[in-house]
Amino acid sequence: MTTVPRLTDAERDAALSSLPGWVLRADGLAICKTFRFGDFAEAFGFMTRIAIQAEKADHHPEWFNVYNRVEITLTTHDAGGLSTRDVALARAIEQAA
Ligand SMILES: C[C@H](O)[C@H](O)[C@H]1CNC2=NC(N)=NC(=O)C2=N1
Repeated sequence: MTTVPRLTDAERDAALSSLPGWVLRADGLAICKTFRFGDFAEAFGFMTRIAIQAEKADHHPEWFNVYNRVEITLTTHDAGGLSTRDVALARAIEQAA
């Protein structure tokens, strides 16, 4: 059941143009960005700040962490692609970085 509408291509492109470093995944269904920090503690602190906001919003990132690197993918499972929830979370992540 789809409870969240997917972004149109125009909405997606407009959102991406205002999110530096975020790129569309090859299948067009997600946006991605890799963040690098000074060490693991900084990377994990960043992830912790995001986790609190993600839980409050009930919208969660897919991510992969090695030492100081955090690779993040955002997509809306309930929509089968990108929604305004991914854009909102990407903006919150930028604030947390
Ligand atoms: C039941 C719960 O509200 C849903 O599964 C939420 C949880 N977090 C989620 N996170 C993401 N990224 N996409 C979703 O569709 C989603 N759905």
